[in-house]
Amino acid sequence: MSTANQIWLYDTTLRDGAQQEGISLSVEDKLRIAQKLDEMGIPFIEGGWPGANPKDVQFFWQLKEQPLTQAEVVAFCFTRRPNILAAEDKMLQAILAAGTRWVTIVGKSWDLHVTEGLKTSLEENLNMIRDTIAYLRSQGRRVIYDAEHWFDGYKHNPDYAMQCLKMARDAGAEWLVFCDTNGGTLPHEISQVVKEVVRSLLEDSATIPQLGIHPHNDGGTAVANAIAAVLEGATMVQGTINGYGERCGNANLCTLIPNLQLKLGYRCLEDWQLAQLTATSRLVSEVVNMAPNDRAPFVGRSAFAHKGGLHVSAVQRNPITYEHIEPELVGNERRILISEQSGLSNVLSKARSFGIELDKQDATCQHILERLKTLENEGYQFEAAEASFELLMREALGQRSEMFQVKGFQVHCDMLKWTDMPYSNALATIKVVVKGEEILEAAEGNGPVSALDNALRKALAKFYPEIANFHLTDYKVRILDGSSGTAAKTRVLVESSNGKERWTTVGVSTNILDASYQAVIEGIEYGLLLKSTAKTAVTSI
Ligand SMILES: CC(=O)SCCNC(=O)CCNC(=O)[C@H](O)C(C)(C)COP(=O)(O)OP(=O)(O)OC[C@H]1O[C@@H](n2cnc3c(N)ncnc32)[C@H](O)[C@@H]1OP(=O)(O)O
Ligand SMILES: CC(=O)C(=O)O
Repeated sequence: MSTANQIWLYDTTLRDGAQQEGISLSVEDKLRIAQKLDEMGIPFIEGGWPGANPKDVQFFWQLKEQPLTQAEVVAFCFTRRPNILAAEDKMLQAILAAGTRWVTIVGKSWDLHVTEGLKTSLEENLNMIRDTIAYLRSQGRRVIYDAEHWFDGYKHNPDYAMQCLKMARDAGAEWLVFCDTNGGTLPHEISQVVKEVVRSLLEDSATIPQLGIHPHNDGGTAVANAIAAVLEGATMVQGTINGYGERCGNANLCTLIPNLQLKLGYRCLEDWQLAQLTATSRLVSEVVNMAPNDRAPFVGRSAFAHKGGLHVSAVQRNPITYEHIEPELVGNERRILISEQSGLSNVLSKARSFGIELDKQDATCQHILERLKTLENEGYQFEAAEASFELLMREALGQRSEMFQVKGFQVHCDMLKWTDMPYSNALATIKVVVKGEEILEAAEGNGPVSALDNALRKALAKFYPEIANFHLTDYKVRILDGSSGTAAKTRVLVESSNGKERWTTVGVSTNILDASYQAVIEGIEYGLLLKSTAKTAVTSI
C-alpha cells in the first residue's frame, strides 16, 4: 500500500465495542471478529484488556496458537496505579504476558479526573504516564498513547493537558491519540484543538509524533469529528464496526472508512478490501447478536434501496442520479422496492428480477401497478413480501397456474392449564383439490397457524414431495388500525424456506387467522413455483 495520504485504521470493536450495553463476546466470538478484520486488512486490532477479565487473557493466548495474517493485535491497559513502581503493577505484567508487539496505554489528561477520579496529585499522574510508557518501552513494546478526555481536559486546563501529552511523547509513545471520551465535542472544536496542539508540539520539536483520534458518538458527530481531526493531520482513526461502543458508541468505521477513502482521497484499505465492508458489518452484527441497522450509511440494506417511482426511473437511466457512490465499492447492492410509492419503472425492474420481460406500453403493466396500489391501500405491504408480488404479477400475466385449490378449513384451539404453564394445542382440518383429486386432511400444531400449515403440507405431500423441505422461518403480525379494536385489520408476513432459499408472503384481513392463512398458502405456492421453474428465490440463504 502506498503511504501517501495513508490512514492507519485501528479497530476497537473487541474492547470499546464490547463495552456497549447488550454485547457480551465469548473468546470464540472475539477470534471470529478478529479474523474477519484481519482479512479485511485492518492494520491495528485492539484485542481487549488482558488482566481485566479471564476471557481477554485467554483471547491473547489463543492468538498465539492461531496468529493473524497481517494485523497487529494490540493489548490495552491504563497507566500504573499511583505511588507504585510500574514493574510492580499487576496490570502491566498482564499486558506484557499477552505478548503483543504493540500496546495501547490510556492516561488522564483532564486535571479534574486526576484529582477526583484517581485521587492523586497532578504531578503523580505525569509520573504515572512517564513510568508506564518508559517501562513498556524497556520491555521491547511499541506504545500507542490514548489521551483520555483529551478535548475536555484541554478546554479546562490546556497547559496541564499539554504537559501530559508531551510526557507521553518524551517517554517513547509512537502515537498520540486524542480521545473524545465523553463524546460531546463538535467538529469545529476538534479542528481548532488539534490545530493548536500541532502548533504547540512543533514549538519544541521539528517533527511531531504520529497523531490519532478516538471519538465517541454522544453528540452524534463521532464520524465528523474523526474526519475533522484527519483534516488537521491525524493519521490514525480509532473506531468500531457498526459504531458499537460505550453509551452511544464509537466512530463507526463502516461510515468513516468509505468517507475517508472515496470522498476525501485518503488510503485506508485496498479496493478489494473495501469491498468487504458490508459483509464485515453484517458478520459482526451477527456475532454480537444485534440486528443490523438497515439504514446504516454505505453498508445498510436500505443504503442503496430505491422506493419512489421517480428515483427508480432515474436511477435506471443513470445510477448517479440518486446514489452518492457505486454500492459495489463497499460490497453493497442496489435494490428496487415495490410499494404504493412505485411507478411503472419499479414494476418493470422487479419483473426483470423475476425473469419476466415486460413492456412499459403494455396495458398489463399499468394494471399490475394499479392492483399493487389498491392492495397497499388495503394494508398489504409488498416491499417486504416480494414473493407475493411475484405471484400477483404472474396472475396478471396469466402465468399463475393453479397448483392446488383450498376448498375450506377449520381450526380448533384448546388452551389448557394443567400446571402453572398454560399449554395450547390446535387441530386443523383442511379440504384441498389437487390435480382433480379432493383431499381431506387433519394435523395438529402448537398454535392455529402451525396446525393449518401442517395440515396443508400433509395434504399436498403426495403430489409435491419437495414440500417436506419447506419450513415457516418467521411470522410477523402488525395491527394496522389499532383504534378499531377487534375489528382492526391485521397484516401478517410469513417467511418460508426450503433450506436453500427464503421468501416472504403477505396476508391482510380483519381476522388474524385468515390473514395468516393467506400468507401461509402463498408461501407454499411460491415454494412450489420455485421448484417447478427452477428459478432463484428472493433471498438465498
Ligand atoms: C475511557 C475508557 O473506556 S478506558 C476503558 C474502560 N474499560 C473498562 O473499564 C472495562 C474493563 N475494566 C475492568 O475490568 C475494571 O474496571 C479494572 C479491572 C480495569 C479495574 O477494576 P478495579 O480495580 O476493581 O477498579 P474500578 O473498576 O473500580 O476502577 C477504578 C480504579 O481505576 C483507577 N484508574 C482509573 N483510571 C486510571 C488510570 N488511567 N491509570 C491508573 N489507574 C486508573 C482508579 O483510580 C480506581 O482505583 P482505586 O479503586 O484504587 O481508587
Ligand atoms: C480510550 C477510550 O476508550 C476513551 O477515552 O474513550
